[in-house]
Parts: sequence; structure tokens; C-alpha cells
Amino acid sequence: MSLSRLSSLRLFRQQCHVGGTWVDAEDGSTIEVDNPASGEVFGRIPSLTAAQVEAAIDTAQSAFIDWRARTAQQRADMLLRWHDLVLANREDIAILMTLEQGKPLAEAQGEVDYAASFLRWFAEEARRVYGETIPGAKPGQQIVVLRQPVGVTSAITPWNFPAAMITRKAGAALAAGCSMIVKPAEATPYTALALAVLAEEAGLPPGVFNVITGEAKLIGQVLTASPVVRKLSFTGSTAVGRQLMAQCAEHIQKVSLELGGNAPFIVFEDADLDRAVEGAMASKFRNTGQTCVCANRFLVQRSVHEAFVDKLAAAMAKLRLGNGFEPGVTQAPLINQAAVRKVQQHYRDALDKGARHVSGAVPDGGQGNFVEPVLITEVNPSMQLCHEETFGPLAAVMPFDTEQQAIELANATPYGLAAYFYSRDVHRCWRVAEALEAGIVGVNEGAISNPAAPFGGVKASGLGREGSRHGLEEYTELKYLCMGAG
Ligand SMILES: NC(=O)C1=CN([C@@H]2O[C@H](COP(=O)(O)OP(=O)(O)OC[C@H]3O[C@@H](n4cnc5c(N)ncnc54)[C@H](OP(=O)(O)O)[C@@H]3O)[C@@H](O)[C@H]2O)C=CC1
Ligand SMILES: O=C(O)CCCC(=O)O
Repeated sequence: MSLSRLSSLRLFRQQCHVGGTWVDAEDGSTIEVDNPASGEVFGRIPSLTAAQVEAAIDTAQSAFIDWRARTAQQRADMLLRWHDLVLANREDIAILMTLEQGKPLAEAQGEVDYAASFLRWFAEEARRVYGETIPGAKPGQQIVVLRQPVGVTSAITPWNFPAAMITRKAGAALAAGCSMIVKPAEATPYTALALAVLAEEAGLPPGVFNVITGEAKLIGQVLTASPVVRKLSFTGSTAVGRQLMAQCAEHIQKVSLELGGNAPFIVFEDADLDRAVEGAMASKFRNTGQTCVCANRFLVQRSVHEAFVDKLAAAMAKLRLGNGFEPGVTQAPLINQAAVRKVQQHYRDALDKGARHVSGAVPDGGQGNFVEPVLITEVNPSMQLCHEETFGPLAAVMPFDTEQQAIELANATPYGLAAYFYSRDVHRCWRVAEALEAGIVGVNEGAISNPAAPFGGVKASGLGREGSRHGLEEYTELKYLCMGAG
């Protein structure tokens, strides 16, 4: 049993954290949590009732009144203590993450660092929530603009980054003076609950950071039906994001959506091919292809297509698939059977429509949730993978001839989260960067995640930005004071 890897069971909590107390469902119902590598059920979490979710909102509202009144420095100090505790417990959080999510332990450790970096960033930003003054319209008049916390906020987070997607939201919310209720994905609640243990140890006042678990639709309905909750931040699929946005319309709740992508990764003939392959590997195979910013389509200029494909195949041959706890493993199980079926479906559809299998095992679904990295080429826009994100280790390469064609192909998707391209021509770099319809563009760079940068998409990939000072502003409202001459 992998729980025995933990230094202690202190962080493994099987109850929700509401208002500073640990609670079960009032009707006793629970949900099983399994290990995607083995299918073994290793824990249960409460399935809270609607009344309990409503009570959590009331608790968060009381906590907000006190929290917003603290000084920015006090809030920053607590966020920094939380940051320090997260890093001090890096190993145990990473073990819980690998256990519930599957990712290789080294990647889980990296995610703990990444998650902590948001707490630090927003602790530092907490003291820089500046307003402004504007000259008035009449003698003696001043226009003063305040930034105030929006109030009680909620976060619905996905399973692919069980820690970082929470701290990226909660760090910003708490720094701004808001309280937050987090509903983590059913598949990965234990990382979230471990963060709650550490938030409590860091001295965050009861009710400022709450973690609730249960039936997603019910919780989403209660959170969006409440006039007290003033903002929802969601990361996950476009379909669910769209539904939640419609629900938020009822009380005109502010909404931030970080949704699916279909990232193009363009390699021009003037690119440094070795660096492009390095970037391609970082972008495509992080978290076994399960990130919203993973390259979904490689667009490669025809003159370097063969060389790029050979180099990519060679790099992919070094990947090692296995249980995330085994040393040296770089590719882990996918989250569930639905994820495996999606990779199979995209692969089969591509081959049926003319793609060529280059390397890797055919994804036939014969290994539980494990899928070997697979490389295909001769991809064309009629294929399903060009319209939906694969969220798995399928690398799909499509040749192109001109810069204009590459841009058109890259933008031919309803999504617009990340895009990448490699070129050594500085004029082309500006031209292409400006033309790509994406919220994030990696220019000669495959690893674009950073707490200091505004992360988010355009088109069907979402609304709003996370990280950076812009991420904090999403949790504030502007108030304009018109100060008369008196
Ligand atoms: N942008 C991104 O980072 C992500 C994109 N995706 C994309 O979405 C696809 C499907 O993944 P999936 O896990 O199903 O993503 P979902 O959008 O279903 O899940 C994301 C979060 O939303 C919750 N949720 C689901 N349905 C509702 C609802 N009706 N009301 C409120 N909350 C809800 C989930 O809860 P619960 O887990 O309890 O069902 C989870 O916490 C992936 O293959 C990928 O393409 C997925 C995850 C992250
Ligand atoms: O897939 C996601 O939604 C999270 C992206 C992780 C990151 O790079 O911040």
C-alpha cells in the first residue's frame, strides 16, 4: 500500500475542511478515491449535502469580514507561512499526488514547488494592490479609485494539477482579501485536503480557506445559486466551464475560466531543430500529455519535416512509461479509462483519415490506464485531434509550406490557450507572435508556466488571467470615489 510511503498520516485527511473544522457528510455518504496506476481504492471522501455547502458559504462570508480588515502585510505573512509549510512537506504532498493522480514522483515534487511559488508570488503582491487618483472635472475635485476584495469566492479545480491549480486561485484570492471555498476534482481530493491542513497550521483564520468534496454538479449549483458568492474561478473542460458561466449569470457572479486548449507547435525551417525538439518534449509530454497547454498539433515546415520527425522519435524513444513511484519513470498512467479511450479514438480517427504511424506502441487500451507515447505524421485538419484536445501522449505532426499557411492552420480551432513556435528570424518572431490567436505564446520556448506571467486563454479557452498582478486583480472590484471640493 503506497500510503505507507508517507512520513506520517498527518496530511492524509478524509474529511472536508470548513470553517476551521474537519467534517463528514451529515448523511454519512462518501466517494471512493483510487490510484490510477492500480485501480486500488485507497480512501474515501465525504459527499457533502447541499445544506452543508450552503453552511460553508455562510462560514466563508463571516471569515471574509474579518480577513478583509487585516492589513495587507498580515495577509502576506500568513501566505508566506503557508508557502513555507508546503515546501517543508514537499515529499508527503508529492506522494499523495502521485498516489491519487498518477504523475511521476519527480513531477509531483516539481508541482509542489510550482504550487508554492504562487503562494509566494501573491504574498509579495498582496502589498501592491494599488488604487489610483485621477484629476477631477471641477476645481478641487479628485477622482480616487480603490481596489477592494470581491468577497466570498469559489474555485472548482481539475485533477491534472491537484496542488498548483488551487494555490494559483487561492493565493490570489486570499492576498486580495477574499475568502475561498475550493471544490477539488473527485479524483484528486487528498492533495487539496493536505493544503488545507497546512493552511490551518499556517494560522489562516477559520473559514478563509475551505475545501469541500462531493457531487460536482450539486456543489456547482449551490455555489453559483448563492448571491453571497461573488466570484467563481474554474479550471477544466470547456463544456463544464460554459455551463458554470451560464449558472453564474443568475447573480452576475464574476467568473474566471481556464478551459481546454488545442495548442499548435510550429517549427519553421529556420528554427534550431534540437532546441525545437527539446521544447516539443517539454510541452507535449509534461504530465503524460495531460495539460491544457500541451502541444496538440505539431506543424512543421516541409523542408525540415523529416529531420524534425526523426529527432522527435529519437527523443520519444527515451521516455519511460511506468508507475509514477518507480525511479526513472517519465510517463505515468492516464487519469482514467475515459482518458485512455480518447487517445485511442484520436489515434484511430487520424489513421483512418490518412495519418502514418511513425513510432511507439499502438494505443489499444490493453494496459489499464497506461498508454505508450506514440508518434504519427501526415496529420490533416479533417482529423478529430485538430478540433479537440487529446490530453494524452499522442504526438501528431502535420507538414506545411508557408508562414501564412502555418498561421491559418494554427488558428483553425475554437480554442486559443497556448501556442508555440520556433524560428531564428526576429521579424518572423514578431509577426507570428502577433498573428497567433492564443493567450500564451511560447517563442522558442516550450515551458511557459510561471507565477509571474498572466496565464489564460482566448476564444473557447476561457476568460481572465491567473498568476501575475493581473491574476490578483481578478479578485478585486474597482470603486470610484468622486471627492468634491467640500
Ligand atoms: N483546462 C484544463 O486544465 C483541463 C482540461 N480538461 C479537459 O476536459 C476533459 C475532461 O476532463 P474532466 O475531468 O472530465 O473535466 P471536467 O471539466 O469535468 O472537471 C473539472 C472540474 O469540474 C468539476 N465538474 C464537473 N462537472 C461539473 C458540473 N456540472 N458542475 C460543477 N463542477 C463540475 C469536476 O468535478 P469532479 O471531478 O468531481 O467531476 C472537476 O472538479 C479532459 O480530457 C481535458 O480535455 C480537464 C481537466 C483540466
Ligand atoms: O492544464 C492546466 O490547466 C494547468 C496548466 C498547468 C500550468 O502550466 O500552469
